[in-house]
Amino acid sequence: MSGRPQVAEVAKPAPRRIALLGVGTVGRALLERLRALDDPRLPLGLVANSRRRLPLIGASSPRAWPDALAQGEPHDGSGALPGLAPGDIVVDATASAELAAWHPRWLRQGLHVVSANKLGLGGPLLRQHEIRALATDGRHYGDAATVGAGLPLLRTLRELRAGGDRIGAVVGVLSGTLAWLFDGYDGCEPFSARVRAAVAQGYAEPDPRVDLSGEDVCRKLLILARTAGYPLEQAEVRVDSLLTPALAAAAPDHVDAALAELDGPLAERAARTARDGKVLRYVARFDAAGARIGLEALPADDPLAVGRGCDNRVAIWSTRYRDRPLQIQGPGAGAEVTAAALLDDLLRIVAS
Ligand SMILES: NC(=O)C1=CN([C@@H]2O[C@H](COP(=O)(O)OP(=O)(O)OC[C@H]3O[C@@H](n4cnc5c(N)ncnc54)[C@H](OP(=O)(O)O)[C@@H]3O)[C@@H](O)[C@H]2O)C=CC1
Ligand SMILES: N[C@@H](CC=O)C(=O)O
Repeated sequence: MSGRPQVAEVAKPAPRRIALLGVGTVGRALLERLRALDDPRLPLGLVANSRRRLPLIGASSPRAWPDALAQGEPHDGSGALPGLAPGDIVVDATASAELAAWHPRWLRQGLHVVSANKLGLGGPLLRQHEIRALATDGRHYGDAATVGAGLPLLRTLRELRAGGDRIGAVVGVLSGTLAWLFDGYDGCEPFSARVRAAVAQGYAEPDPRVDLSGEDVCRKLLILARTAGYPLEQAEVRVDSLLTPALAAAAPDHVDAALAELDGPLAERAARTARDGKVLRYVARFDAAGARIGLEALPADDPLAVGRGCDNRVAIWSTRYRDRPLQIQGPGAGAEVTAAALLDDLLRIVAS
């Protein structure tokens, strides 16, 4: 017998499994990142779209998943996910309202949630309160991808408040799609062609009207405002939509044709703005007096006008940034940055 003390074998906890819901622009890019990272702490347990699901036993993003998913089990698109256990992580890379309502339920089941879907925290205020209340005692809710596609906006607001700051106001360009559409737009080219290009770039929502109506920006503004200590409901935000009534009412398979409705009015507005030496930006803002969102003509050297491409740019006034705001700028849409933000949240959870 050796003189070494006898140590009882401690069973290693099973690694958390990831259930990825949504394998479109963002979900696919996340699968690529997971495969490249090949971290044994991040095995996939399930991949699903709205029609099929594929249970994967401990695999890390197999190359052949698209074919395998096409042959997978039928899936009804709901948040009832077989085979998951407390400690596993659900990644919501969809824009589904139905799944957003599952976020608090998943947390109650002891699952962690990582979301690119803004309807969890940017939907009804009550749901946001529920999620925040449930994401405690070791249960995590990753929200980095929901605003600014991972730019350090929510994190900064939390840190400012944790340090005793009161947030006075937030003003910014919060849509990557709309930033890209208005960057350099002088009215010479059909606006509808630019919208199609933004969809092809992977910046737009599954239905681009959600960007053009200001709805996507409104969800982000609500998430920012609530994180900043302003418990706003959607009805309290004044939103100026870019949609024409016909485009708003178009059936989903007629949206593409109806986009031409935008060409005349927006070309005229852009040309007038350019003649005045200004640029158009879709700006969102809130402070103690209220919240509003809409297209503004800004001087070309305005701090909110300097971003390029799909950049978001946000100015934050707080107790310590009273005279000149803290400003955060960078790409605010796109598969790569968004997937990276989801992965950052996943890594924070497995490291906790
Ligand atoms: N694109 C971007 O730059 C950014 C996007 N986001 C957010 O990421 C989310 C996804 O966006 P994106 O990847 O561009 O969208 P896509 O339309 O490219 O992909 C959506 C995916 O979700 C799936 N899906 C829809 N409903 C369900 C459901 N009920 N259950 C399971 N899967 C479902 C779709 O499956 P099917 O094909 O079967 O319909 C599809 O695979 C959105 O909430 C968006 O706001 C956030 C930051 C940036
Ligand atoms: N459609 C959104 C995607 C990121 O949230 C945008 O354009 O900003």
